[in-house]
Amino acid sequence: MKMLIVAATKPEIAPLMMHFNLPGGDFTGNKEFDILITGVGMTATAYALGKHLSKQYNLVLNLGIAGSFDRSIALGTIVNVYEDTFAELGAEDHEKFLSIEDLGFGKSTHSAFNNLLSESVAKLPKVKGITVNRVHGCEPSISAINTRLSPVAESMEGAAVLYCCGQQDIPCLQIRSISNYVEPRNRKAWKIDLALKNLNHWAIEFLTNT
Ligand SMILES: O=C(O)c1cccc(C(=O)CC[C@H]2O[C@@H](n3cnc4c(=O)[nH]cnc43)[C@H](O)[C@@H]2O)c1
Repeated sequence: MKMLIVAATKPEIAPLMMHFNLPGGDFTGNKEFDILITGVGMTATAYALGKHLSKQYNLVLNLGIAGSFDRSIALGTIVNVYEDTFAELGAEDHEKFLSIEDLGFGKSTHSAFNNLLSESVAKLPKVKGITVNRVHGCEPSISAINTRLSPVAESMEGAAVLYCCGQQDIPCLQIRSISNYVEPRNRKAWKIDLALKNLNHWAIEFLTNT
């Protein structure tokens, strides 16, 4: 049995790949784990997982950076996103938003599930996430999503990974490093280097001891 590590972009896990001396390419790995680089967004993620996800994996580990709605979480903090919602999936009904639950078409929130007894996972803050096609970057939409879902983390892939794993009944975990706050767009304030350093440090430790 093997682990599948899923990341949207290569830079997000490049230090990990270097540490374990892995060859390049979007689907690579060693005896213990494979690595899948999906591309950014839910569609690219679902497509890549559709090609590569199988029962040979006993755990899928989604790694990446994320935005935080919660300013009490310091940039660079690693979080365990235990539940993730496709935030835009639904319909507008004038000023109201109807989720796919409201429309009767299924569910928009998906959970990570696993039976890992890992200290490096247990020590991480557990947070709720949302997954979006359009990164929030203006006050009215941030305020509306806060009122509707009170999310903590935001990514562009997380719920797609949890959904695919749920469909195949494969244990999964979404671990993200906070690179920025969700706020009116302010790219200069993003701490991507810090977030990547901490994420890869955590992941190398986890993979070495699991
Ligand atoms: O320049 C931008 O506006 C920009 C927007 C989103 C992501 C990026 C990236 O460089 C990394 C891609 C990766 O990052 C995740 N991410 C990071 N912060 C956020 C966020 O605040 N909201 C949603 N996604 C975020 C995302 O999962 C992407 O795959 C640059």
